[in-house]
Amino acid sequence: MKTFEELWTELNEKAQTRPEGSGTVQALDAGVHTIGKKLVEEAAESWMAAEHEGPERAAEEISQLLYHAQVLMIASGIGLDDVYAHL
Ligand SMILES: N=c1c2ncn([C@@H]3O[C@H](COP(=O)(O)OP(=O)(O)OP(=O)(O)O)[C@@H](O)[C@H]3O)c2ncn1[C@@H]1O[C@H](COP(=O)(O)O)[C@@H](O)[C@H]1O
Repeated sequence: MKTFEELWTELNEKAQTRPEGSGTVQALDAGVHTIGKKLVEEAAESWMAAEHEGPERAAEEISQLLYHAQVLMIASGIGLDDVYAHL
């Protein structure tokens, strides 16, 4: 198990060190358009899971939504504080 902030630290490290086999590096190389499409897909899957599949499946989809949101932030040069400033 990891927290939102721990995942953020891990993904930024991956973006810096670019280890072989990292899906995050692959997504960053694909670019904002591709990452954005994935984010929307995960948002839809989160919605469907919450409405039809129960809280456990919804939590799983929402974790993927948060992952792709973080990847989009990194690809766009947005930091946590930039987002937190709007909460
Ligand atoms: N938490 C996640 C995470 N959540 C979602 N995903 C990606 O999102 C995809 C979810 O896709 P779906 O379930 O919708 O299935 P899919 O559409 O068949 O998947 P794809 O064909 O699109 O890959 C997964 O295949 C992963 O590519 C994640 N990829 C990585 N992480 C974590 O990020 C960290 C870094 O990962 P790497 O960069 O791969 O080392 C690790 O701690 C991972 O656990």
